[in-house]
Amino acid sequence: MDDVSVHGAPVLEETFYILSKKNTVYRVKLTEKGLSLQKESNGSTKIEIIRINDIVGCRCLRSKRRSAGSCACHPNAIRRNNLRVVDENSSEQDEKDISAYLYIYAYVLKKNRVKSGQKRERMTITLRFRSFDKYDDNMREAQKWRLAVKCLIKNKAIPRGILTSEDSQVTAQSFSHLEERKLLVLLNPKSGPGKAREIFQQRVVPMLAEAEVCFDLHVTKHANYARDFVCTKNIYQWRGLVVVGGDGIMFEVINGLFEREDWQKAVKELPIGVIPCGSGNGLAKAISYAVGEPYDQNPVLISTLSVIKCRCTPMDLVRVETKSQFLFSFLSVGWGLLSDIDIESERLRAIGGQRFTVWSVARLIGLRTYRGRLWYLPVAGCKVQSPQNYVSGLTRSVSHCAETGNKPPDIFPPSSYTPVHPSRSYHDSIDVHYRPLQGGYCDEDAATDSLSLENSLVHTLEDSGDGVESGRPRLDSYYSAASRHSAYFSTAGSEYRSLADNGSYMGVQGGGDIQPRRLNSSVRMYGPPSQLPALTQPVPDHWSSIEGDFVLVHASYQSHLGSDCLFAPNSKLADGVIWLLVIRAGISRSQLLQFLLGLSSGTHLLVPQAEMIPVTAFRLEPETSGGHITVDGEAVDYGPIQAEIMPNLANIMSM
Ligand SMILES: Nc1ncnc2c1ncn2[C@@H]1O[C@H](COP(=O)(O)OP(=O)(O)OP(=O)(O)O)[C@@H](O)[C@H]1O
Repeated sequence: MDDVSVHGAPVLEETFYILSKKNTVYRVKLTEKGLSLQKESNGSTKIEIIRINDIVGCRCLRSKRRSAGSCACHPNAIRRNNLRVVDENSSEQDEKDISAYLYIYAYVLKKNRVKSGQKRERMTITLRFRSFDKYDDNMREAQKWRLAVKCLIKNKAIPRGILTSEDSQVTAQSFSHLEERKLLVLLNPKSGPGKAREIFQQRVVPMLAEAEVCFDLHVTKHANYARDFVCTKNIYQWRGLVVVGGDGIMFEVINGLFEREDWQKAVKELPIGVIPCGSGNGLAKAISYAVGEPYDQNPVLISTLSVIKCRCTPMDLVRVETKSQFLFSFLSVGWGLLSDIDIESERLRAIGGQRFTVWSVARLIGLRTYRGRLWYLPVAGCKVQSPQNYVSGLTRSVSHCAETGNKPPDIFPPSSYTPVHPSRSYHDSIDVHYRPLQGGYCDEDAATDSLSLENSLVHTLEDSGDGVESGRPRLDSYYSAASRHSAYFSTAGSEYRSLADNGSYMGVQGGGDIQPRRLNSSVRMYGPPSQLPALTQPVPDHWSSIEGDFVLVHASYQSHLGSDCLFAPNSKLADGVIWLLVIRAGISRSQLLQFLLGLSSGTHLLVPQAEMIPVTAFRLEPETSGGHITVDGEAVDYGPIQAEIMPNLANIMSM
């Protein structure tokens, strides 16, 4: 929500009331850009805007019939002022209530009261349609709004005639052009501290339900399961791939796509999303950093919004070649200190992201250096300049590349709308309801637990006199992730393939089970051809080189290596640059400590010995044995390695 006005002619407009507040009128307008709530009360006017981009979905519901024994004195009585709603096709409808309820779900930017900056909060707007004396007529009005909102969210044309004619019916057919294929969700139950299942079930699924995003969930059974899955299945039955886990399973998915002969079609047609549940989560953070979303307050919420909005954004990949294989990397190639920390801290996986901090201290005490040679191809046209905004008061010069000026695609081109059709509604009512997502939960059962508190925060409505108790809107528990109706909650049409209680895999569709396999050099990879000489050939003469002892050589093509590691502050998702950081031997422990501490804010680049070089390709030849070389945090063969940027090769989901 913000102060900008909603431009353009309204698609729909309507007047609503809050029954408990006499002399208060809400004029609600839906336009191409958003929902405008104009509150008029005692001569003053206040406008709130909810951007279309912040709205994830909406639903039409009807009030639920009360159980026969419900009364104020009965222990199980439904509390007064507690509206219960059900799906319009439910057999539990309250026939006495002729109102139709439109629930609009949004995640709006709000000022963060605790820390500076912003955060996203869930907001539910409930519009109650009851100006007609028949439920069907009220529901028809609500459905018109629902259709218009959903078309605007998806940037699709609103079917002609629906809004212009009072007699026109919104039918299931009216929504047919909004139907989408499902998403494929690959969930690693062993990611990070092992909470991926719970996070998905409790925090992601309710948001997907609000957006009516259908998915097929597959829970991985072993390492390389996700890789084999995307490599062998007919993935075009889905419209995108969502990884619930860390950067390791994302690495598997990306490389699985390049094991396909039809890799070009796969990477073009299937955008990839990530819900961060690992210990590093560098990509999830980098995506939100690139689009300026407030990630840290609620990483899962922001990442789920990216999946729901599914704005296809190009991202560079890097083709990496070792002695025994070539592979595709989205995050980093490393040798030395940071790779040692990454690999050796694996044993502390259970403590999540803290493992990196703990192991950094250990490696700092037992500091190692490595001998080798580094060649690189600097980015053409890059000058040594003062760094951009990321560190205030920075005095040292750092090499960096001029911004490419890549402009994100405009996904909201103007579309055609039918003229506004003010309905005859008069006695409709509105409820605007914020719920801060502490911890990110948005299941309605959780809201029920804090019902009394919530009630005091929202408008308390009086009984409207038509047999409906109005008040804080609450979805029926069936819609909740924590519902007892199902162990796993799914949106309509979604399917789950998860580990059964006995540990067996409940594969249903999509072919047989996937057996574990060991990846080795015999794995056949496809992808764009390399422009570099083979590893066995000398590098071109015009490349630069450094030879000697190193503390680390670490390359990244994302801003963040982990959610708390701003490694390359100037990096963009698709800037065509590998950001190569070199620290040579000779740096003191205190400077190295300063470097490590600065990684969370990007101030590590203030350490004089940390040299950041923007390149398009590099080759590394270690001479010292016994270290680790990592690609996206995964250990690869220790030995010569080379990497080259492949601009815009993948598509990721962003807001
Ligand atoms: N069912 C499974 N059992 C064991 N390991 C698995 C399973 N599924 C995937 N894996 C492996 O787990 C590894 C780590 O997964 P993931 O990246 O999701 O978490 P993480 O390593 O904690 O996070 P990050 O990579 O962000 O640090 C991956 O390399 C993947 O091969």
